[in-house]
Amino acid sequence: MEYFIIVNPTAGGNNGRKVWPQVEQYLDQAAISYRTYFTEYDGHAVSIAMQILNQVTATNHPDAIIVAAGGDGTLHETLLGCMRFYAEHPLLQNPRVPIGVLPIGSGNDFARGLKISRQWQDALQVILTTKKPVNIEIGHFDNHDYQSDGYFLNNFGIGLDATVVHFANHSLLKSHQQLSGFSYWASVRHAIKSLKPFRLTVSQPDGTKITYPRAFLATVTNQPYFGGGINIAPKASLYQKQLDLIIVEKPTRRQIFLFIFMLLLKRHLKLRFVHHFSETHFGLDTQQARYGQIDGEELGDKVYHVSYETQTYPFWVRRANQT
Ligand SMILES: Nc1ncnc2c1ncn2[C@@H]1O[C@H](COP(=O)(O)OP(=O)(O)OP(=O)(O)O)[C@@H](O)[C@H]1O
Repeated sequence: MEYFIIVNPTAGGNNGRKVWPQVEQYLDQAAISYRTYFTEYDGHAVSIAMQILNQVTATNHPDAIIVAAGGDGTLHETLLGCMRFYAEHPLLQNPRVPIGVLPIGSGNDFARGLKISRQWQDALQVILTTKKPVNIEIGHFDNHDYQSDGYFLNNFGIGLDATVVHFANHSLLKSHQQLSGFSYWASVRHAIKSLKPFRLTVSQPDGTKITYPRAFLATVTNQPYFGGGINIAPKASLYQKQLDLIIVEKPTRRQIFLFIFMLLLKRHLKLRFVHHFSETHFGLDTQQARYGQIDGEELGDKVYHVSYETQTYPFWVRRANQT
């Protein structure tokens, strides 16, 4: 095997910078064949992944694995680069180069969904000992307003989760390692207080439409976790074509506490102001502009007319047991 490793040194509050020399030392001592590519700016992993695939396919390299060493953002960009490359070179996609996961970011929700350890030593062992790729169902969306499409490994959220991402990203405490946890919870509080409910319509595969006039959170999720380990969709699976949609209507103060309590018991989907769908494809339309997020990256403050489904991509991981 030859590993093409995309390293985000800033992932996990600069954890990448600290961990990488240790990973490198281990790989060198074990005489593993690898190449390293450091990301230098937001979005860089997309072009790096495309560049790697160009190189690998030009040299007919059968044993190449692309490894994303970072958080969910780095992994998302890596996947995007691979998807773009194969969309531009459809004749080269059989077989596609698999993606390995070295979770050294902050949230690492995709790794949680795959039950990959967030200890780099253990995650690296999985990469080095895996023998064949596993097909993972990743989220794909079409944005009808902008005639654009995209992918998500974890979730596409509108409303509360995206507002939290927005406030957290713009907090002055974000890059402070000790205070970043505090900054996150301060953003949650700020988002709950300031977010206005919005009108949301769900279009189901059989054509049925359901409208929620006071939606507060709408998250399409591909796997159980979001927001750095919150088990929002306990039954969601990365191996099935169903996507889970969780809608929370604007809760009262009492309902917020009830929701958190039930979330801890994994029984929140039974609450009357929470709605759960599990479908292979569906659409979401909003009427008012609200923040959106994809895999923890900001989408901006927009109105959405989006449809969702899954597509398959091979990952260099071991298939986790279903919960
Ligand atoms: N050299 C760099 N300088 C600044 N930002 C970078 C650099 N390289 C990558 N980035 C950006 O860093 C952002 C965060 O990366 P990533 O999501 O991997 O880590 P994280 O936020 O710590 O983890 P998680 O998303 O799992 O919580 C990404 O949007 C990425 O584009």
